[in-house]
Amino acid sequence: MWKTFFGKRIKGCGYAFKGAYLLLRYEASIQVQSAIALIMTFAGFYFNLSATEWMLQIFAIGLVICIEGINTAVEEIADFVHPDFHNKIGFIKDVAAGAVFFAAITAVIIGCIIYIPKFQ
Ligand SMILES: Nc1ncnc2c1ncn2[C@@H]1O[C@H](COP(=O)(O)OP(=O)(O)OP(=O)(O)O)[C@@H](O)[C@H]1O
Repeated sequence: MWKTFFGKRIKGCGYAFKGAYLLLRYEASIQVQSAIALIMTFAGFYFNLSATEWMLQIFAIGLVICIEGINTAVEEIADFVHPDFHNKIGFIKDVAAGAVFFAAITAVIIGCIIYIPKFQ
């Protein structure tokens, strides 16, 4: 029973790694967010962020990439179940994009709180 339990969890991790790879390899929006994450990580080292600042920055980066990934999944489902134009599909995609917007705004605000004082 334990063997099956852990076997299934390990398999699940494999699928998750595959999903992360697919997002990074094929999704332009994830590639852009990852590039921004890399730049912000270099900036973090340059400005010698505190542990709290690093935690907030890593959290913001994770939040945006996570919601962006879910948005991609929603778009894929929408296109799969209804490839043609439909107001409801438009609404679903807009709402998913709105979630990314909230995450991005949160990340920008966190970035401003961390970095603006460093330029004063
Ligand atoms: N099938 C559809 N029916 C109605 N509206 C749609 C449909 N597909 C897309 N839209 C509208 O167009 C917007 C953008 O759609 P979508 O995110 O699929 O395009 P895109 O930005 O070109 O996507 P991609 O991330 O693949 O480049 C949606 O938020 C929605 O308003």
